[in-house]
Amino acid sequence: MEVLVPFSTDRPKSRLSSVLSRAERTAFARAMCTDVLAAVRAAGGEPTLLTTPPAESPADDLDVDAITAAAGIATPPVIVDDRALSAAVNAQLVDRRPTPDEPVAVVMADLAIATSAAIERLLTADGDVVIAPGRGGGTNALVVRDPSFRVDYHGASVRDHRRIAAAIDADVREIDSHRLASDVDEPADLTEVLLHGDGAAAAWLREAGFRLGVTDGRVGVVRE
Ligand SMILES: Nc1nc2c(ncn2[C@@H]2O[C@H](COP(=O)(O)OP(=O)(O)OP(=O)(O)O)[C@@H](O)[C@H]2O)c(=O)[nH]1
Ligand SMILES: C[C@H](OP(=O)(O)O)C(=O)O
Repeated sequence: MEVLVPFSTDRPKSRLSSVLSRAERTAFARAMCTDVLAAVRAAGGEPTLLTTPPAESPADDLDVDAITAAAGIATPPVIVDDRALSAAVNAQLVDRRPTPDEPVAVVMADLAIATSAAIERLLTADGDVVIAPGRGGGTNALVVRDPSFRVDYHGASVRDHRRIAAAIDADVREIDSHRLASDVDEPADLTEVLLHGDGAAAAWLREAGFRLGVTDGRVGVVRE
């Protein structure tokens, strides 16, 4: 199954700017993307990177060769689209017209603890629309088997996607998965990566000096 992996080079992971510099956010975003591409391939999916145009500074670019070499996979197709996330994904859904025989999946590039087993559960679940909700209301991954379905990301997108699917009478399934629900948006999310990750993103954080720490009985991250 084709799996679109959206990746923005423009202001990567801005919500982590209180703990990571711009260059660090770029590097960490690439490490997470490496893990997602490796997990998608290992789950039998065929990733296509859906990215924004080259960044102003080459240092911020996608660097697809380095990412895929680190993931240990062949370079996937890369689609460049300067539109916002939903418009870029919807353009691909319009082009591909997904059906039960030729579904299209969308898996975000910031699912740093997604395993191949978790992605395989997503790709093999029945349903015209399969949703893996993110913590906090997002939609971390989708499988689309109905040509009329469109995405509407940001905000409580899981609720919007349920509504959009209901409006076209699509059969919706949801995947209850901690690993797919854990996208990395905010500093607190780094805890999950250090607790459960074993790929490039967790290694990058450790190399950058992040460690688990316990304050007032709660686990968080500290930087040495
Ligand atoms: N192609 C494309 N991908 C995007 C765009 N915006 C976000 N993404 C990707 O979509 C996924 C989810 O992004 P978000 O967590 O909403 O935003 P982000 O840009 O990663 O981070 P913030 O700046 O902190 O909001 C990530 O894999 C992003 O790289 C976009 O406009 N185009
Ligand atoms: C793309 C967006 O991601 P979030 O901002 O929830 O991480 C969403 O899932 O709607």
